[in-house]
Amino acid sequence: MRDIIDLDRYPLDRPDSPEWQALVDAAQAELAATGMFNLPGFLRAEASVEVTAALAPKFATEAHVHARRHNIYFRKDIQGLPADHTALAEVESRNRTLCADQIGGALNRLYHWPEFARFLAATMDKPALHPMADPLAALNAMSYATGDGLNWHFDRSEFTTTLLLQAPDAGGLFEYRRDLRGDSDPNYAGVARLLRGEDPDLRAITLSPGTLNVFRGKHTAHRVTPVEGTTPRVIAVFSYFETPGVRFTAEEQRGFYGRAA
Ligand SMILES: O=C(O)CCC(=O)C(=O)O
Ligand SMILES: [Fe+2]
Repeated sequence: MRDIIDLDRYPLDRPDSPEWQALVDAAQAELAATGMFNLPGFLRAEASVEVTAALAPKFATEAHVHARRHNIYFRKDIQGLPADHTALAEVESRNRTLCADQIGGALNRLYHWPEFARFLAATMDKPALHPMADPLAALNAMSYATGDGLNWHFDRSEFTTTLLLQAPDAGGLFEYRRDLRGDSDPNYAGVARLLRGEDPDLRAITLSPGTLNVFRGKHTAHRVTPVEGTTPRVIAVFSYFETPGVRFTAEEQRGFYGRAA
């Protein structure tokens, strides 16, 4: 892993060492304070460039053009919510998406590296995390060209782990609103307020290439603003769950990836 990850700065290969524990503690503190944590320079600069170059022809020829109107839930209707409620307002997204069965190399190696899951589990205070059994959703790479974005949504998994591979010239900001909902409180009024552009607790970050970003995607509303300029924003998304064997439904697979597998 040393060839792609900066293990001197981030000693994921030495679980339970004092340095590893200090990193976990720092990540937990940042997560508690801001709803996310970032590890800048996690992926070595050369690796970011190499992985981006290897993915480019795949994005051009075999990626799913994920372009659709959707609501923040990525679900047609929500029980108990009238169809005309502002929380169900539709927004538009567009990017190119590659799935786990199309991504090999360093990203696949990292996804299946047990020490990566072990570290992430520790930061999230979980006994263990497991790769998904879904041949499409487990690992994704997205490319956002000019005008592309990923509009407001909540994720399926509690935590979301991303790794920026290439930054755009401008735009492509990651905007988020932490704790907008909870397991027992859907907070539809708060969701509607966010979608009306009236939430004062909205935050934005610009990621730099190589930065590992972890956030509470299930309860944090988030979006990627439209990319500007000619350099695509390229990012990898790793999905782990507390239980092994998790898969999307065939309907979810078709919605996100245009096919079922
Ligand atoms: O591109 C990003 O920064 C976020 C991606 C994301 O939110 C997702 O894949 O669910
Ligand atoms: Fe997301």
